[in-house]
Amino acid sequence: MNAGRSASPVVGIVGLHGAYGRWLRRFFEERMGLRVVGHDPAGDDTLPPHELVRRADVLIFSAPIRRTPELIREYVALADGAEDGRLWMDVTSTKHAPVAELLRSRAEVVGLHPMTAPPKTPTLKGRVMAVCPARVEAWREWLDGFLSMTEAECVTVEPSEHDRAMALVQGLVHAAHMAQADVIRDFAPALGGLERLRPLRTVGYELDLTVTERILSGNPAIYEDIQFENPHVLPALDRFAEAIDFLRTRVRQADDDARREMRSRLLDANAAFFGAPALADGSHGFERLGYLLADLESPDYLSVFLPEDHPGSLRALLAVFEHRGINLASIHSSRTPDGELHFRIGLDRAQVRAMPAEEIAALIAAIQAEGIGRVLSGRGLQRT
Ligand SMILES: NC(=O)c1ccc[n+]([C@@H]2O[C@H](COP(=O)([O-])OP(=O)(O)OC[C@H]3O[C@@H](n4cnc5c(N)ncnc54)[C@H](O)[C@@H]3O)[C@@H](O)[C@H]2O)c1
Ligand SMILES: O=C(O)C(=O)C[C@]1(C(=O)O)C=C[C@@H](O)C=C1
Repeated sequence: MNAGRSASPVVGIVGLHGAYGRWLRRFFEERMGLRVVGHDPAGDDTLPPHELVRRADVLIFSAPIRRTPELIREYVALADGAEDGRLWMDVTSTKHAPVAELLRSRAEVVGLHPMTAPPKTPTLKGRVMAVCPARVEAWREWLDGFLSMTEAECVTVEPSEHDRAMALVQGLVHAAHMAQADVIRDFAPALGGLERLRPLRTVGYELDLTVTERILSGNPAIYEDIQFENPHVLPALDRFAEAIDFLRTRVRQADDDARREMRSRLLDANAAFFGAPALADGSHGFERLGYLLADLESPDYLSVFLPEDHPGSLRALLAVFEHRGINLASIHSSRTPDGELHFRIGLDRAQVRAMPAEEIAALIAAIQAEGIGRVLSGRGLQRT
């Protein structure tokens, strides 16, 4: 079979019932209209591996990072050449080891790394995906179509270069936040816990805490394997520990020399490395995120889902506020925790406080009654 010419290949997923396996299944079935089969020891509705290898024109490995290289090796042995003409891919967070194993097969090979947890949205729009097209010929056109349908920002990269970059992008970032969590866990209780620290937050603390909480709420196996399975992470950790140690010894030394050395190495030299344009951009970005966090923190808002996704629907929504003489403090397009797109309309606090409950109820009713939108939530405003 020359499956490379098939416009509607059967897609096989190794790890069908995992977080990414489920997301991929939905994507291939619903967005691409393809038949999906798979294997996963966590489910009893899946094909045995030998049957999966026989049926799948496109086979994707979406299994635990630590297990994936040996798993691919098992599948290569199992397929025993039957994979010739097929496309084998993986979505592992490391790329060198899985792609090297995939290349032992006779299949065409593409390594992928969607740089996000499986999103609640049906595509990877707004997210980066690393792509390692290690051996692609007949499947090129299908691959291009698939990648474009993911709507991801695809970045082509060599597997080793990817892993070296991920030691900084993931290994170092995760390590720094896990270590921060460890220190906070030790020191915060004496200060009354996280709840007592929160009112004293800076934008930097809030941003860091958001990253830390995301990591700690994720799949622990992923964060463990990213540290242990990427050989480029350990040198980055050594260097990180050395930088912290440098700072610690200077702070302990506490004289003018120590201050000079700290400033020279950790601030001046690093600022020169990043360069003035990057620092100006980053600093502005920090301020914008600060304003965004402040808007999101404000209790006087309405979140409105606009079912009519067409030009003018936002204007119709805003007209409801305008007709009632209600000032808007902010407006953001955002997503609910379930991933539903909505507009979050921030309102002037003093005006809201002065509004009788009936007026607020009438405002919400007007938005819903005219079929403009569905009010999802509104802290502060929903006193009715
Ligand atoms: N979750 C993320 O944030 C994320 C982001 C990008 C890439 N990835 C990559 O996606 C892959 C899967 O991650 P996940 O988050 O879905 O993990 P997961 O633990 O939710 O899913 C892994 C699945 O693999 C199954 N599995 C285990 N051994 C298997 C075997 N021998 N054969 C078939 N299936 C087997 C497990 O039962 C499980 O259902 C990983 O390689 C990970 O690096 C994950
Ligand atoms: O939680 C998210 O959305 C993530 O970005 C998860 C994250 C990460 O934190 O680096 C974790 C593992 C994947 O390889 C990609 C991204």
